[in-house]
Amino acid sequence: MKLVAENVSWKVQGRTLLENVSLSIAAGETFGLIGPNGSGKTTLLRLFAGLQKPKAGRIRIAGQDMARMRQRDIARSVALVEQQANTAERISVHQAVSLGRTPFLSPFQPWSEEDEAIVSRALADVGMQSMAERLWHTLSGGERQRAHIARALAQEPCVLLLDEPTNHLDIRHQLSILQLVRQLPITVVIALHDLNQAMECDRIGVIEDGHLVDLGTPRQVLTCRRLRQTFGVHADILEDPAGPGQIMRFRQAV
Ligand SMILES: Nc1ncnc2c1ncn2[C@@H]1O[C@H](COP(=O)(O)OP(=O)(O)OP(=O)(O)O)[C@@H](O)[C@H]1O
Repeated sequence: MKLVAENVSWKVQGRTLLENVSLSIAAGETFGLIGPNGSGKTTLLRLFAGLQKPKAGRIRIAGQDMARMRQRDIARSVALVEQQANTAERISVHQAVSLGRTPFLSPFQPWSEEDEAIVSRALADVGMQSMAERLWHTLSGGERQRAHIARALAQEPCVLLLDEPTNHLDIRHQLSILQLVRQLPITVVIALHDLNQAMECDRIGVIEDGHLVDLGTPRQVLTCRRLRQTFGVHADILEDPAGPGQIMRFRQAV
């Protein structure tokens, strides 16, 4: 599903956190959002998830104005994995992931074998089948993060929004989650701090102080000039000897 922000602004307590952001993300695209701490990435993801309504402008999903959609219909299309999501402590991993099916259940459509199969597949996708019966409070930070991603996958969304999904993960799970996400035939928007990981996205948007200041392919956007301007670092950009990509190494700008 195509996801569009049209001149979107968001303010809180008189402070503008996003201003006039316009962005069109194609169906099936993996789109990276990068920017310094506090620049507005999470705020934009929450607007895309319909958790907050823009103070000005519009978010459209598959052409529909999100402000006019019912919350349940949004939840059937869009899944968000937040940075610090809370989950009731006393539930099992399986129960937590099953919550992803909630938007599809009703008295006329109770829990079915198909729901069970979707939950099992989501657990398998993040390598957590063997932990399905573990209680939430016994999980490590990275295991919780993988379970949150499984809950989002169980929603079978058309748009998946991920806020720094790899920040608690060991390197093997970072790579497997990113590979999984890239292979999904859905629209993915992913806020990332690791710029080498951002290189793997189809396109990248740079948010700086609530403004979208750059947009393009990783090669177009991740230039020495941009990295100095936005992050205040010096970057060495090297051709990857193992493939067609590039590798970045950073130093403090003097
Ligand atoms: N409810 C709120 N009230 C006041 N300020 C807020 C609120 N929510 C966010 N902010 C502020 O808005 C700015 C943008 O926050 P946001 O979480 O979108 O940044 P971010 O780019 O995701 O940052 P990070 O990389 O640190 O996760 C920050 O300065 C933050 O402190």
